[in-house]
Amino acid sequence: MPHHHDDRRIEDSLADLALLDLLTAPAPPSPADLNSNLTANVKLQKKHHAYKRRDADLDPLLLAAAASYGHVTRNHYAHDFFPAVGDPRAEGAYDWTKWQPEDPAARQERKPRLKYVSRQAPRSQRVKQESKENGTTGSEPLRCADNLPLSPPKTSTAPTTAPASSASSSSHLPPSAELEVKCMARTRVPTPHGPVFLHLYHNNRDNKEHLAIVVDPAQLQDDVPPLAPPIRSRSLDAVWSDTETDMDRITRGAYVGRLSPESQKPSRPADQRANPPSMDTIPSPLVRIHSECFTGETIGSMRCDCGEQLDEAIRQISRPIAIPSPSDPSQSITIPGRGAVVYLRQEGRGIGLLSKIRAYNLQDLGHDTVTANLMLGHKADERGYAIAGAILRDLGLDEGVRLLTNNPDKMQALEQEGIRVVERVPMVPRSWQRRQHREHGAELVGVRVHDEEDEREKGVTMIGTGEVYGEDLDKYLRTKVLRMGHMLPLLSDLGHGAESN
Ligand SMILES: Nc1nc2c(ncn2[C@@H]2O[C@H](COP(=O)(O)OP(=O)(O)OP(=O)(O)O)[C@@H](O)[C@H]2O)c(=O)[nH]1
Repeated sequence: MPHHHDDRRIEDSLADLALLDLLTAPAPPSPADLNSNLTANVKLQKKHHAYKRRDADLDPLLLAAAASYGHVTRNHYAHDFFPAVGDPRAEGAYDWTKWQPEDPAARQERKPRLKYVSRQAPRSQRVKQESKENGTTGSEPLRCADNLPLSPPKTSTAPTTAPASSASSSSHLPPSAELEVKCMARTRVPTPHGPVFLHLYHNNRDNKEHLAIVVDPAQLQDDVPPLAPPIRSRSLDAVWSDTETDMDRITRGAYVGRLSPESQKPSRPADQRANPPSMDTIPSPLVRIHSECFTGETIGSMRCDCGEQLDEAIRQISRPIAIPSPSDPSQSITIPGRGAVVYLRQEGRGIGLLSKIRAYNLQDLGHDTVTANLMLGHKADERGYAIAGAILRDLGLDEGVRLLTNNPDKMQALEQEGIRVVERVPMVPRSWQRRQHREHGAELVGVRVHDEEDEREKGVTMIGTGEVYGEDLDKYLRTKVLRMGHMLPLLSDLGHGAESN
């Protein structure tokens, strides 16, 4: 190669370096720089002011593209890729932490159908989630026309809206989109544990029908004055319109006492203010915030204990309460149980039934509930409790509740919503209680050992069994404790060997 040609290449690369220097320098090139230092090549560009300063020395998009193989486009940027659904031979195909690179020779032999999947949720879900967080509703909210206006102006006696300080998603809402809940109807439902009042709520945040199962049978005893204030919905008892008739009120459940052809007494908003304050000796109402689980509650799935928990919650809330007699404190009397289950329509910890079913299949490949959610592009738990807080306020249950849960997130979320949690009551799976009792002859602290005979008599879950159990369930429960921080002592920690998987 001729000598003069080599000189030319060196000159070219120096010019390139100078140009690169200028483009990545902290300040844009000055005309003086351009005139004094640059070759004709750069001077030409100066004429057009064609180059802009780059803010980052290393462009993450380019790096992501360079570091990958296979196709990575701008649309793939920000995805957190991991191998590899559809690559059955990859070790730990569904769990990137266990993934081992495959021998390149073996890779040559076959064509994997899909090399990478992203942890990022599909766009439709992200848009929905963002709009939820920003207070703009992805799905059409209930409008006033569909949902009779909350007629009483917002006063301290009708606290159906979130307080200004409420946390999480509601704090992002503009004032006009303040969270509101409204009890649309209530009715008495007899259950194996006693009568409950089922309340159906609408809200302006999502278009789901969240429920409250209120246990307060004292309200049915017209003749006995209650010792504690009845648990009633303020939005239900409010007068909804000037033209509302007594029959309208009765039909939507705004009545007192027990309905019968002979007894129909519509409630009045003022009825609540006449209520006696609760006696000091009466424990705060027992409350559970429960998330919908079709599989556990309706078809008796033993992959989780949701059906059993719902039943156990209603059972515990319905148990009569012993208190010192007001006339003779050395004697005790019993009053009917009081409390509520707020039943939130957040199936599968908020990911929905379709994703939960898909997650179950990933779990059958060996992943736990948390990893399975992440692999599908979801968070481990996508639930929110702002609506639960608003429902509890509407029921007058914000001044002190005993909360039935092992989930620290629920405790924290409710307190952020302004609900005073005076005590946490643990939810110990019935099969664990029984095994612990049989093997150690002792009750877990604070937990009554489940009485099988008693439950069988009542029928409990829809499949007529007293408890759920099995390998799937133990794995599910262990994951809650070990990965989600649930406050539940593992049986293995208590000296039981069977759960050490
Ligand atoms: N994504 C996912 N959700 C599940 C799975 N198993 C149960 N769930 C859902 O988990 C939720 C159960 O939540 P809760 O009953 O409120 O109980 P928790 O948050 O576990 O906490 P506790 O109050 O201690 O019972 C329901 O929505 C179920 O559908 C699973 O394997 N994957």
